[in-house]
Amino acid sequence: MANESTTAAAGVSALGVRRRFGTVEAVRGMDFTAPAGAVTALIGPNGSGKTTLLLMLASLLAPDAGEVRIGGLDPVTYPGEVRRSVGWMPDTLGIWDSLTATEILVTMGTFYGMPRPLAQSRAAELLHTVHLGDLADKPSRVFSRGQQQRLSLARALIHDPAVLLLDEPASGLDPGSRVDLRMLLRRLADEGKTVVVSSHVLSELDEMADRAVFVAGGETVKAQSLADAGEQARWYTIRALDSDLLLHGITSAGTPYRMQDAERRPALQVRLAGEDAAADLLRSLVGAGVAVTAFAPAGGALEETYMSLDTDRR
Ligand SMILES: Nc1ncnc2c1ncn2[C@@H]1O[C@H](COP(=O)(O)OP(=O)(O)OP(=O)(O)O)[C@@H](O)[C@H]1O
Repeated sequence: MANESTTAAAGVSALGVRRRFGTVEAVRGMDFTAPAGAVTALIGPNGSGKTTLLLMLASLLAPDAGEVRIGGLDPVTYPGEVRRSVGWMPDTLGIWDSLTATEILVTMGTFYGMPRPLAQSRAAELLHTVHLGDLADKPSRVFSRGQQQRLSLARALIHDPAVLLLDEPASGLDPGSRVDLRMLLRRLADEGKTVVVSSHVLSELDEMADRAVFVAGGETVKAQSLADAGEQARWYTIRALDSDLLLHGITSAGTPYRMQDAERRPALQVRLAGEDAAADLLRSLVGAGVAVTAFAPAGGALEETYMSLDTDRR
């Protein structure tokens, strides 16, 4: 991950942004930073203001108050430059369902000022990247939901933007396509691009993101690096061939525990301060002759943070 202080100007930021729709204050004083060279996850419950924030970062929606900077530029003062530097992937493909995949990408490329031959070669390259080469000449209305998502991703990338904003990019994707998406976003971040991803699938973000910003009720509630999230205290699930022996081993180690609810196979959960504590406990259980069959964090690091924030659903 790139150094945040040197890359902040190249990334995106929002300071104290607000946006109201009638009586609903969708975003109320949000602060958000996504440095270049990293994947930043935007996490929050339904209705917490993620899409509204992303639309403001994409300069498709003006904030009522506060400031947005894209690569150091104010979208209000430099709308053209900012639009050209941002790739936006909404959660639905939306428009142009009678055009073919290639036509959509080439049209979009020319909107961004790309010469047609360049847009055509870039379109072919991107359709190959998102595994839609075989459907290049089919109208997008025949595409499945997952295929539309992949086309939407290609569309966001057509002009090789420095900043990529993706709203729920993995929804509708099959497991193989999710892995492809993760690897692609990782590569783009490693090339120095700013990548912001909103998603509810926290396990996926655990694998893909360098840092996470948690929002609730239109406000930022926490920002955390994945390294810090991995270090925090969390629940581990433990199983053994002999559950009584496991319970004895846990109580003799003095570790607080809980029984996992109504499971097909009995398991204990223990709360441990970090990976060192986990390694110590596993060593002591095995040393005491407990035949441990499973020993792993009960949930992902981001899920642990999310649940601890006790955010409201609206
Ligand atoms: N165009 C609009 N008109 C009226 N209310 C809106 C509009 N857009 C968003 N809202 C409201 O603003 C709040 C935030 O919506 P937003 O779509 O930003 O949330 P979100 O975090 O992206 O939610 P989800 O996880 O469900 O996609 C919600 O209460 C929503 O109903």
